[in-house]
Amino acid sequence: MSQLGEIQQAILNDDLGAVASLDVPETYRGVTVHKDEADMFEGLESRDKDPRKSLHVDEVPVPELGPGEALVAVMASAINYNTVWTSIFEPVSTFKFLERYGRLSPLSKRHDLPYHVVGSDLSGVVLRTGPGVHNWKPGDEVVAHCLNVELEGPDGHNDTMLDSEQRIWGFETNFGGLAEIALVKSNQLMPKPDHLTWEEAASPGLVNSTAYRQLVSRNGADMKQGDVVLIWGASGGLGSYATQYALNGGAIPVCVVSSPEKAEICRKLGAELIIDRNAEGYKFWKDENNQDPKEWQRFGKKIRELTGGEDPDIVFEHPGRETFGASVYAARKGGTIVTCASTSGYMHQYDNRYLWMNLKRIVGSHFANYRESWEANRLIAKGLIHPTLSKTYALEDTGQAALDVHRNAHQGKVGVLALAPEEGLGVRNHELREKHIDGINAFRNV
Ligand SMILES: C/C=C/C(=O)SCCNC(=O)CCNC(=O)[C@H](O)C(C)(C)COP(=O)(O)OP(=O)(O)OC[C@H]1O[C@@H](n2cnc3c(N)ncnc32)[C@H](O)[C@@H]1OP(=O)(O)O
Ligand SMILES: NC(=O)C1=CN([C@@H]2O[C@H](COP(=O)(O)OP(=O)(O)OC[C@H]3O[C@@H](n4cnc5c(N)ncnc54)[C@H](OP(=O)(O)O)[C@@H]3O)[C@@H](O)[C@H]2O)C=CC1
Repeated sequence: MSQLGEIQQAILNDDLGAVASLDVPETYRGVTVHKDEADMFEGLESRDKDPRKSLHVDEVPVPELGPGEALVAVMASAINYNTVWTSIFEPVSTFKFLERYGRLSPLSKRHDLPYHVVGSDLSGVVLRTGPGVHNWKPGDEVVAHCLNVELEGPDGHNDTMLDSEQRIWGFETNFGGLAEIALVKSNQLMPKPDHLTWEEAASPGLVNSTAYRQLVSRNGADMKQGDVVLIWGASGGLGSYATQYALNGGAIPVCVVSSPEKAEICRKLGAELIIDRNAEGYKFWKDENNQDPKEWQRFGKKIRELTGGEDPDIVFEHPGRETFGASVYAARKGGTIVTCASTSGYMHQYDNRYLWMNLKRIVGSHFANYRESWEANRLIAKGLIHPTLSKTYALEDTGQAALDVHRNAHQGKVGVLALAPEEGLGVRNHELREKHIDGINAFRNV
C-alpha cells in the first residue's frame, strides 16, 4: 500500500493515533493551473472560458514544512468562486500573486512555482506540524479557514485582515485545499464540527466566515434584530449563509434569487420575503454605459411591497456592476451597502446623490479574521448554522464542479472529495446530527 494509502486507511479506521508515526509521502495529487497556460483563454468572453480545460490533477511534491505551519491530509474540499477566477485567469493570473509572495522571504519563495495548487477550504487530519506549533498535533480532525497572514508589521494587530501581508490561502498562496495534502499556517486550523461528514464540514468555511464578517461582525454591517436585509444570490455560496445569519439573528431577509427552485430553498431555510429577479425581469442597465433609475425604483417598490413599506437597513452585495446601482438606491436612509465582491464586473456605477443625501454608507468587507472565522465555525459546530452542500464531485472532476459554479448551475455549495473515498464518512456525534438532519440536508436534491 502507498504511504498516502496507509494514512487514508488509518483515518478511515479511526486510528488517528497512528498518523504521527506514518511516513509522509514525497508527492501527492493536487488540482492545479499551469503558469504556461495563463494565456490559454485569451480573446474569449468570460462565460466561454472553461475550467475543465485549465484545471488539472497533477502529482506534485509535498512542500517543505516551515515554522508555524501544518501539513494536513485532506479528506474533502469545496469549490469557491475564487477557484473559478483562478481557472479563467481573471481578473489577473494568480501566478502574479505567487510571484509577489515569493519575493517576501526564503520561506514564501516555496509558493512561487510554475503550477498553482488551488482551493481555499478543507476538512481533514493534521499530518505534521512545524516548529513553534503547540495547539495542534498529528491526528487532530480539523477544518481550515483561508486567511494567511505574516503579522510581522503593526497593521494587522487589531484586525488580522488588515495585515500588510494578508493573503487568501489557495488563491494568493500555493498548496491549497483541492488536493490530497495541503500546507497551511497552524493559525488557520479549527476543530472539525463533529456531527458533519468530511464533505459537509469542508463546505462552509470560506463563505460562512465571509458572510459572518460581512453581515454580523462589527467590522461589517453589524446587523441587529429587526433589520431588513436585502440578500443578493440568497441561495448561492455566500447568500445561503447570509440568509441563515439574518434569520438566526432576528433580522428580516429579503432574498433575491433567479428561479422558483432557488426561491423554494430560501423558503425551506425559513425566509418569507423572496424576489425572483428572473421572473421580475429587472434590467438595471439600458445599455453598456447607462442605467435605468426607473428599474431601480421598480425593484425598490417590490421590496416595499414585501416588507410593508420598509427599505433595507443592509444590502448584502457581491454581484457588483450589474446590481450595485440598484443596491445603493434601494438601501434605506442611513442604511449600509456591504460589499465583498463584483462577480458581474468591478467598475461600479451608482447615483451618488442617493448615497450622500440619504446618509448611506458603503462598507468594503473581505474574508474574516481568525476570531471571526472561529465564531462562524463554532456556530456550525453547535448546529446553529448548517452547511449548504448540494452536490459532491471526485477530485478528478473538479473542473466540472468549477464549471457548474461558473455557469451558476449549482445550489449552495459544491463539494469535492479528496482522500474520503465516498460521501457520508467522518461523523462522530450522531445524536447532534440526527437533531439537525433536515437543516444539514436542506440543499440536497434540489
Ligand atoms: C476569500 C475569497 C475571496 C474572493 O473570492 S475575492 C474575489 C477574487 N479576488 C479578486 O478578484 C481580486 C483579485 N486581485 C486584484 O485584482 C488585484 O490584486 C488588486 C486590484 C486588488 C490589486 O492590484 P495590484 O496591482 O495587485 O496591487 P496594487 O495594490 O494596486 O499595487 C500596484 C502598485 O501600485 C502601488 N500603489 C497601490 N496603492 C497606491 C496608492 N494609493 N498610491 C500610489 N501607488 C499605489 C503599489 O505600491 C504597487 O507598487 P509597486 O508595483 O511598485 O510595488
Ligand atoms: N471578498 C471575499 O472575501 C469573498 C468574495 N467572494 C466573491 O463573491 C462572489 C460570490 O461568491 P459565491 O456566493 O460563493 O458565489 P455563488 O456563485 O455560489 O453565488 C452567487 C449568487 O449570486 C447571484 N448572482 C450571480 N450573478 C448575479 C447577477 N449578475 N445579478 C444578481 N445576482 C447574481 C446568483 O444567484 P441567483 O442566480 O439565484 O440570483 C448566485 O447564486 C464571487 O465573485 C466570489 O469571488 C466570495 C467569498 C468571499
